[in-house]
Amino acid sequence: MTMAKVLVSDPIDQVGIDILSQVAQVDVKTGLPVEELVKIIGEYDALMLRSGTKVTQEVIEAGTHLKIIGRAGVGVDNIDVPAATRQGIVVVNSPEGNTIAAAEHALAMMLSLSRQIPDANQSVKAGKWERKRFVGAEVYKKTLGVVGLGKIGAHVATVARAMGMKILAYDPFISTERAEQLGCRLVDLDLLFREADYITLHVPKTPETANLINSETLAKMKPTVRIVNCARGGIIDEAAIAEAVKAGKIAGAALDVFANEPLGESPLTELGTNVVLTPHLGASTAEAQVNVAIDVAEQIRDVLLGLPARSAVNIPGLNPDVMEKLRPYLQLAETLGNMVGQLAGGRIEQLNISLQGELATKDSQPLIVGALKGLLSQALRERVNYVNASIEAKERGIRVIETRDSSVKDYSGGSIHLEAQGSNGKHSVTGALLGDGEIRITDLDEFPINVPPSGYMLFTLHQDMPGIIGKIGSLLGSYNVNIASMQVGRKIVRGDAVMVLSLDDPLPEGILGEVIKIAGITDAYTVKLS
Ligand SMILES: NC(=O)C1=CN([C@@H]2O[C@H](COP(=O)(O)OP(=O)(O)OC[C@H]3O[C@@H](n4cnc5c(N)ncnc54)[C@H](O)[C@@H]3O)[C@@H](O)[C@H]2O)C=CC1
Ligand SMILES: O=C(O)C(=O)COP(=O)(O)O
Repeated sequence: MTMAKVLVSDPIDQVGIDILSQVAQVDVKTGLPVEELVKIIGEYDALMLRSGTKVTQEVIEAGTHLKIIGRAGVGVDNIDVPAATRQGIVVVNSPEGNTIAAAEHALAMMLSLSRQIPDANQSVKAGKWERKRFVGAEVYKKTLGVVGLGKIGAHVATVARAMGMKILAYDPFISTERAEQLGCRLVDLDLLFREADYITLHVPKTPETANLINSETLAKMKPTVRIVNCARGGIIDEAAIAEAVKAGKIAGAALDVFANEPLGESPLTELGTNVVLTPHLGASTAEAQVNVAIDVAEQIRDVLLGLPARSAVNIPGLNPDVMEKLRPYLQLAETLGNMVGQLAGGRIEQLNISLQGELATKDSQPLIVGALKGLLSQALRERVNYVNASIEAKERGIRVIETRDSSVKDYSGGSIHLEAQGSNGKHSVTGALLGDGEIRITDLDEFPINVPPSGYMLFTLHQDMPGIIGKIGSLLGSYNVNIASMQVGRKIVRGDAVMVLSLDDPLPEGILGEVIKIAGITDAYTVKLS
């Protein structure tokens, strides 16, 4: 087996490289222009980066062997995640590895700005002693407005409260209870803008947060307000904030992140002591860099070994804990999806998934993804995986209807019933796990059966009458197809019935047509599971 190859395209702590080297050949090539990256990415199974690399759609399309993109940090806005998802590439990050570093940088920026430390430092180093020039402001008893009360915002709020600040927070996705726990008052953005003496941003850059601070919102603020942004460039309109500082409409700004990085020419660099700028240093502590490198390198290693990643941003709900608990049921859902996809045939319009018994009380999302992965595996083969199954199904116009019935108690762990409408009509299959975790197909097209799935299966729909089993047996025998097991499911004697045959060999071309010609057989289907 050839060794996997990982490209590291931004500076990463050595501890991460060492972890990757356990399973892969690691090439560290930082500062590559996009064209260069596009040229070489096809050779790699994994890409590890920070905010310096732009992973555009073009890069992803050229990354034909990529299985995983690992962001050694939080923000994935430099990665075209939808393009990666479509291509079945897992994108992972380190959601907590640099929380403290970023929070402490925001606090440092707030205090630096208040006490003009960067300029005072420069002045002393220039041989001056300007005590009157650098008179600052205290944060004690001032109001801090925290926009985004997630991991970083929460730590900033906690420390700021210990410094005697009053905290207002705006975050539409955080409960009042959580805000109260952190000693923050949840308010609307307008009130936060009007009342805060300091504003610190801790939101991702999204269409809702882009240009959140602009000339209009700046006009609502106190002239004494100081604004800190250690979240993402583009959340602040840089020209507008430079203008507001220059005109004395606000007291100052401390910015770590910019719409375009490196910053280059900007009106911000021309401003004086009330503007503090750092070159995206929020995550740059020794501790954070070790944390994120270990966190992401371990995930890349795991995915290259075929294991799940713990912080995938594009496989919601499928972390290793969930995977571990659900693994046998994921396999069941996938097998049933694969079977029903082949039975229904071709263009599937709708998949009904019913979770029965114990499973009706569980998170259904992973099982739905598993069923869709199985359903699409005939069409997409190894191209479909847990990352892109939902999006591929959606793009093919497959509607998914989910129902739950906890009253079905046939199997202790519960069962999964799938029904699909395709070019062969409507077909259904139900399955469960036995005590030892083995899969059993328990129902086919509403006929009760009890068979394990096997590599090659033949299903017939027929009239329950003497002679049919013998005829099928001799037909298959004449083609040298060995029958491993056979079972008939029927609701009433001599009524409609199904026959399930597990075969040791694939059915040769054309034999299905002959099966259907046998008197009493109304339909026949093959299913291949491998
Ligand atoms: N400067 C740097 O080097 C670093 C920057 N960051 C950035 O800091 C930001 C925050 O990171 P975390 O706290 O780890 O993320 P998080 O996901 O824990 O918190 C983000 C919070 O923003 C909230 N939010 C989302 N949309 C919002 C909206 N429209 N209005 C108000 N709140 C909204 C969410 O509910 C969530 O609570 C991210 O943009 C991340 O990329 C993170 C680490 C280092
Ligand atoms: O983690 C984040 O979101 C950051 O912004 C840190 O960026 P970096 O890894 O220092 O390039």
